[in-house]
Amino acid sequence: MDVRHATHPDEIAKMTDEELRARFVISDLFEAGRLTVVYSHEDRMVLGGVQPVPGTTLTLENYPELRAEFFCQRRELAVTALSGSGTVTVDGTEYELAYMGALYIGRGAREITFAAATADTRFFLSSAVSETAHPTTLVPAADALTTQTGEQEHANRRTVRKHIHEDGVSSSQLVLGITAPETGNVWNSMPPHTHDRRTEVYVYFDLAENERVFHFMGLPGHTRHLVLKDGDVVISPAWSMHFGVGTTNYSFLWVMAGENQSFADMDQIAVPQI
Ligand SMILES: O=C(O)C(=O)C[C@H](O)C(=O)CO
Repeated sequence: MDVRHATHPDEIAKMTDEELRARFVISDLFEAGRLTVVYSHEDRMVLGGVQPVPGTTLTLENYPELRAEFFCQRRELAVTALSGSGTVTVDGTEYELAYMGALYIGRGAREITFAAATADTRFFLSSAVSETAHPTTLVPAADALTTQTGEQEHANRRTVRKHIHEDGVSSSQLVLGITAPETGNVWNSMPPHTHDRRTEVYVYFDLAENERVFHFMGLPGHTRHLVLKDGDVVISPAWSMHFGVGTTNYSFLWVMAGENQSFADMDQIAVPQI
């Protein structure tokens, strides 16, 4: 299991571009026939990619770094379909997971397997430490809490879908959703914000091969940028701004863990302060 250590904000000004990517970007999470996970010390999130080959299954293993009897012994897990569709089986119960849907799996689940219905199926895994066993619950895309935000004149009109959140599916720490700028809109999370109480992870997807997202991180007045492609994951420590602009529109999954689960708990940063 690849382990990413936590970062002090002073460190990023001195990092080379390669060091910045090695610390914050996960670029190789999706590979046909593989389940790959990364452990981040930022709020102890585990992030993973699963790309089963149709007709086969992949199983979530226990990893020695967790010092647990099984993966979800002390953890909750969200599985989200970024493309395609398939089946997630949790202790013998099958859940059909389709594009942009999420499955919340509570602490205590022992056997978790993945199967794809189509060759393009990619499931993203996000996990946080959990003190309580919340019920395993499927949230199809149509059941997510959906709102529109942004303005065309700022090229940031976008649909925000919340799958796991304070007023919906209950969890210990995870808050998760998917945001998609509309056609002709390219900015996300504008104006930017921080939330020193939660780490946030973005996964960019629905991005054609020759398109890119320029993702910004850092403290106000000290931004760095990362050029990301389809399927790339970026970890934002709690102190970091996290916003991006695409060469076209795209979708991104966002998932948070930390001190609270309040989506509205954000410290807004005015554009001139960036
Ligand atoms: O485009 C947006 O705005 C978002 O989707 C914001 C993210 O959900 C976020 O950063 C929440 O803290």
